[in-house]
Amino acid sequence: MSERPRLTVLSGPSGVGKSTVVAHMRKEHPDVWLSVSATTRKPRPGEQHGVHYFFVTDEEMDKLIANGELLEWAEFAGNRYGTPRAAVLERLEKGEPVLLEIDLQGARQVRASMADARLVFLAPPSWEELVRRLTGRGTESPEVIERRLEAARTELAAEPEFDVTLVNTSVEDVARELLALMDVV
Ligand SMILES: Nc1nc2c(ncn2[C@@H]2O[C@H](COP(=O)(O)OP(=O)(O)O)[C@@H](O)[C@H]2O)c(=O)[nH]1
Ligand SMILES: Nc1ncnc2c1ncn2[C@@H]1O[C@H](COP(=O)(O)OP(=O)(O)O)[C@@H](O)[C@H]1O
Repeated sequence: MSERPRLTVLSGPSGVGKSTVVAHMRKEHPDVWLSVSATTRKPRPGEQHGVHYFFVTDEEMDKLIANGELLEWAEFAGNRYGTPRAAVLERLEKGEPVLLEIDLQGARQVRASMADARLVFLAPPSWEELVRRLTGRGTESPEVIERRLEAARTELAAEPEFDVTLVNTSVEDVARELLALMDVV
């Protein structure tokens, strides 16, 4: 166990498997706390307000930003996403590990404001497999998939900025490695 739990940031291109890995981790360790982001994106079928995201209007997002309530925020593929600051700081003050699942721009902001944060990059086994996963998920239109793949090229190129890279070949292996990085096991 390290002296002070660090903030862990998990980033990686859309469709690489971030949500799947986090869900697997939390099934085994329900105590692992994941920050719930605010987003202007519309919910996908099955997504619940306050569980997967806080789904907010553009006006509500404007207010969160103006009031300094977000630790970081970014526009990704036409929607805005941000991490509520208070909940994260509360957990860290209590000495509990904190996990953020955010995009590259958000990861860079966290790096700038919290020097001891650990940045983890989740990489696909190959470009073809990333396309397959993003398309296979079936939650986005072809236009949105195209936009996300465009963002993915930029994100993949930024991998060297991260402290650790995990390749998502096996969800179980990546979840175990992430838990170990967070000192949970
Ligand atoms: N900067 C930032 N990015 C976020 C936040 N929440 C989610 N994201 C990222 O926004 C991107 C799109 O998320 P989403 O629409 O849920 O699609 P998915 O990750 O492909 O399932 C992903 O890269 C997320 O990691 C946040 O609070 N801040
Ligand atoms: N290791 C893996 N092997 C095969 N398919 C995977 C793996 N990890 C995730 N997937 C699949 O890839 C798709 C995208 O995963 P998801 O967790 O939604 O990605 P992200 O949250 O990074 O956008 C989903 O259909 C998921 O079931």
